Amino acid sequence: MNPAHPYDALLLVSYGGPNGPEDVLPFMRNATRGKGIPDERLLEVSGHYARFGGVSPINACNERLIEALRAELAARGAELPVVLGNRNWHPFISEALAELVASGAKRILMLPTSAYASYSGCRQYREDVAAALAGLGEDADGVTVDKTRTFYDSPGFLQAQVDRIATAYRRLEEQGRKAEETRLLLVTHSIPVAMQEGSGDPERPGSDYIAQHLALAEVLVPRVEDALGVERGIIRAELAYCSRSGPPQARWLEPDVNDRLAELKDEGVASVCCAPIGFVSDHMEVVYDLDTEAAETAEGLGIDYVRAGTAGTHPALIASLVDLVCERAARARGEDPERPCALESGPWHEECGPHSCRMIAGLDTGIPVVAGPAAPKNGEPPPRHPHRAREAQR
Ligand SMILES: CC1=C(CCC(=O)O)c2cc3nc(cc4[nH]c(cc5[nH]c(cc1n2)c(C)c5CCC(=O)O)c(CCC(=O)O)c4C)C(CCC(=O)O)=C3C
Ligand SMILES: [Fe+2]
Repeated sequence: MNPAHPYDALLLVSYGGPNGPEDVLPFMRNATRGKGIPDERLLEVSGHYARFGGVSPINACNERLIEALRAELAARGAELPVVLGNRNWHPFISEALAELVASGAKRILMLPTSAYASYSGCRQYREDVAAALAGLGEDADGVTVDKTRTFYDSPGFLQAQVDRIATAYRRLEEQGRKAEETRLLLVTHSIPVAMQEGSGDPERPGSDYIAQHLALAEVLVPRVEDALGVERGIIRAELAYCSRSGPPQARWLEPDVNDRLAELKDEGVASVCCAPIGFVSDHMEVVYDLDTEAAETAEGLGIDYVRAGTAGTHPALIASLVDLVCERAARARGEDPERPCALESGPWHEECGPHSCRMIAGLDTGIPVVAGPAAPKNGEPPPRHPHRAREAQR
């Protein structure tokens, strides 16, 4: 039996990035269009890409991810093509869908490369796909697109983080830095506070973006301690954010990783492990914001700094992602499959609710989506998640 039945294709949806210097400006225009991002920030981030020859690492990362997914799907007897569609650069989601539809695909499953559920990592992809289908007109008649369950809570994502962080701690130990003196900064992408308050499912308390990270951290840190063979409770960990964008007057999640490094220095911390748990692979945020900028900040402060690897194509992650594909397929067949989850919060919901992962808390835009019901524009206002700044320290 084909465990991916009834799906005809798996569409990996991702952010996209430039493949050369001439792509940088048009990519940045796509990424910032309608987002109120000042030109200054656009130029600054363009400069980050320029330092890497105008080539984003994300495209090669996604190619490796697709290869690994194809191999694991084939090993399980799942017969379906895997294609990439990006929000902001070629191959665009619209291009990938046009190709799939032309080849006769009717039931498509999408898998976002974002581990956590917020507007940027969840609903916006559902809107992108709906817009792309609309753009195909009659050709897309009878085509449906479903979505896999969010994967930050999967056993494989957790396992990958544990392995990468334990490896980083061992590197610091070789430099004479003990686990108990090394602060663990769990770094994720900052988002606007209004996006945080609208993230996850507002009908489900504790499902917001910050809470998702905290739920992972709660299970992750003891597992790292076990992996290192140190006493439980000695690793101090906290959330920090990178890649703040938007106009200066907008509120975004804090503390920024660089600001936090300076504070830690004042607190007498001399050794830090940065673990980019918010990024599935070595995106520009990782190779620039952490490996370049935060590493320089740490050096200037005289802090020993190690960056843990990203999950990338860790076999445990690949296994969990394919589990999620097969789980969604089983549900589409009307079965009631197991729903593996590594966290105490329990597995993420199957289908997004009408108000889930809004761009701005309290605002239903009425923009069409796939893979779940759309709330009408300015429907009734469901509750907001709190913005629990800096609660993440332990
Ligand atoms: C939560 C989140 C993830 C993590 C989840 C996931 O992994 O998907 C993520 C990933 C990514 N973000 C990326 C790049 C950019 N993000 C930007 C801007 C923004 N990101 C936001 C959020 C997120 N972004 C937000 C709220 C904005 C403001 C504008 C808007 O609301 O959209 C901008 C504009 C310039 C700037 O202001 O920085 C760029 C260029 C790349 C590609 C990197 C590469 O090339 O390797 C990746 C993977
Ligand atoms: Fe981003």
